[in-house]
Amino acid sequence: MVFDILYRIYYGFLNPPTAKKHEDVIRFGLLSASNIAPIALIAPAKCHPETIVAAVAARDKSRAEAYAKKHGIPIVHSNYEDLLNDPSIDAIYISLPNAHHYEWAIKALRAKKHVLLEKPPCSNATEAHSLFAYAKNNKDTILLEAFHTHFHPAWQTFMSLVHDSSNAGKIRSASAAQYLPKYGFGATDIRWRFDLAGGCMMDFGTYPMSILRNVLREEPQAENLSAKARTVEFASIMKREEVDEAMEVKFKTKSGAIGNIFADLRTSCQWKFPPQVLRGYIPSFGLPKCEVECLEREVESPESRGEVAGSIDSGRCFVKRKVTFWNYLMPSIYHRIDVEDEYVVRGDAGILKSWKDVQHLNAYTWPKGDIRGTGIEKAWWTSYSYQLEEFVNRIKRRKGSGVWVDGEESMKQMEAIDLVYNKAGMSVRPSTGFQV
Ligand SMILES: NC(=O)C1=CN([C@@H]2O[C@H](COP(=O)(O)OP(=O)(O)OC[C@H]3O[C@@H](n4cnc5c(N)ncnc54)[C@H](OP(=O)(O)O)[C@@H]3O)[C@@H](O)[C@H]2O)C=CC1
Ligand SMILES: O=C1OC[C@@H](O)[C@H](O)[C@H]1O
Repeated sequence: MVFDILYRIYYGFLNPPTAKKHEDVIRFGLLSASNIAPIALIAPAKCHPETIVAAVAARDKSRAEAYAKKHGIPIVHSNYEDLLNDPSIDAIYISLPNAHHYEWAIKALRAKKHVLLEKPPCSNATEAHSLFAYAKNNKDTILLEAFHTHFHPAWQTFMSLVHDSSNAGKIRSASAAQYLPKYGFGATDIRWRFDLAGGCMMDFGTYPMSILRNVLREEPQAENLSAKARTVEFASIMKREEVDEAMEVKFKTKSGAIGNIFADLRTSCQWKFPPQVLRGYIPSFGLPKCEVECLEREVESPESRGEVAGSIDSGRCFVKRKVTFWNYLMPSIYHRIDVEDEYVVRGDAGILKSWKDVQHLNAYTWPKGDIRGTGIEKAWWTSYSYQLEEFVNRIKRRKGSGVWVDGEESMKQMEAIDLVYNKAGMSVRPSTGFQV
């Protein structure tokens, strides 16, 4: 297992092989020399036959030059506008601070470029509605909020286990939690800047929120949602009372399902043994985990189907499913999907028999022969690679796997984030004032 993990990290993130490029390759330009671009686009584009990262622009040209040299990017522009005006570029990857997403996505679309836009798409829902309405009217260009996790086969497998299986009853509850260790992001990081639309819920918290909204297939309602933030402790941060480093959200959907979200960008040790005074200083980590519990549903007994030895002459069989997805965030490194089916056979006299089936599954690629696969994907492909593949498919007007994050989804997601800030007693991130 350790070897497999290292193998997938090496090829997926560190040193993917360079693919032989097609003639009609899509030429990407990077809007900013960000930290995330190497794993979210540069590596996936390198091993994809239909993409290259052809240009980069940064606020400071010398920084862009150094970045271009490091990552083998041939063209360097002096500023963001010049990149958008470069006719040799087809698509723009925007990994700016959140507060700049709206303005530069509109400008890139206006320049007739396809746009791969980092999450969250905007500072707030008002901007998101405006952006996706604008994009809808620009039929020749593709805009995608880069919610990479949804594109990985593991996520799709997980979703089918909770929705499409005959053993999956209506969802009773779902939770998603993720933790990054304290000290990962310094005091000057964009995540702690209210003016740049930072905060945990805008950043790390977007994942569990998106995951639960998609799992529950219902939107959280204001009247049934509570949110509690832990604000940043750096004394130097402006508007620190508005900047969350962790967020806990609890809600109930209209149909009665329970949702629990927890995201922590600065996790410290919770173990019992270090003295309490020290715990706050010790960084800690937890594997992202999504757990879904379904209500019991009646099924044909596996015994009557001949799948389990023994015979049940009378009685009705019920099953209660629980599915746990470990590491939905970076599934290509490692993930595991645990499926627990608790069966019970009830007769007139009560329980006749009960047992539990447990499976541990994974899905690093599409199953063999599955029409969602193209045959070029590899077990080390990251969620970013699967995302890029679908972005390319849309640009080329191909059907692809069918996985997509549409504008409606991105707007609903932004509405949910705004709602959380409202309920946590914090301000929704302000609009920049940029006019379409
Ligand atoms: N999909 C994913 O897995 C991840 C997504 N993200 C998202 O990507 C975006 C960027 O995150 P990350 O790469 O960590 O951030 P970085 O700070 O590394 O990059 C942000 C870039 O924005 C540019 N920039 C423009 N204006 C400003 C400003 N006023 N202050 C600071 N930087 C500015 C800088 O560009 P320049 O080079 O021009 O100086 C900088 O390189 C965020 O929206 C974040 O949510 C982040 C991490 C993971
Ligand atoms: O994947 C991620 O991990 C770290 C976060 O801060 C980042 O924005 C997110 O996308």
